[in-house]
Amino acid sequence: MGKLLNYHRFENFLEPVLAQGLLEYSTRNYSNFKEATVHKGAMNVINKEYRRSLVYRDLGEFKEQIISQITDLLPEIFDKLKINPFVINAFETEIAAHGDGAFFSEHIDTFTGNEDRQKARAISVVYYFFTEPKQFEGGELKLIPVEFIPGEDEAVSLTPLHNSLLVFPSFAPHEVLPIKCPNVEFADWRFTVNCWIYK
Ligand SMILES: O=C(O)CCC(=O)C(=O)O
Ligand SMILES: [Fe+2]
Repeated sequence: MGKLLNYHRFENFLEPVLAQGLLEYSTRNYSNFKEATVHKGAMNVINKEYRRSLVYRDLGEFKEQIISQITDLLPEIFDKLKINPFVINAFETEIAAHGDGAFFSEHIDTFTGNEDRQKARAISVVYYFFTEPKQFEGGELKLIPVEFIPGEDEAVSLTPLHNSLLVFPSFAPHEVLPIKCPNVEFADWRFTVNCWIYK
């Protein structure tokens, strides 16, 4: 038991036509998606016991738009997370696709190795988008209380909402619960843009 760190969800993040465009862009790029990796020491490795999903690191024309909209929201993000505003060092982005049987076990997003102390992920931003009506079950983002702050908080499981943006501190433990969507097309998977704000 411990304390659940602040998180916040922004709904209707992109103009609907952009959300649709991003879904079409992602679907079109199916063959460019690769097995997601996890950090092991200073290396990135595929570990299907730990994380199962596909990732494509090129957001194409959507990258600039999404980063600019997140930048506009920064004052509100700092405020909702109760984080002292800092100067942004970088944004990192990728598209992730979760199909049947995909998941991501409990982890934190900060690099725990000390390979690059100059750069640190501070805020995790997850933009959810998918075909409606939703064709998958599960895939909730479970946020887990941190044990180093005393408290009696319970974990929360957040159901993905199309066209919403979830923000939380990158050191908050979290996991993606297993997705169920047997026999659905790639276009009907659970898609996200993962964005990390570096300080
Ligand atoms: O897909 C999600 O809801 C979160 C993904 C995540 O935790 C990550 O990519 O580090
Ligand atoms: Fe994560």
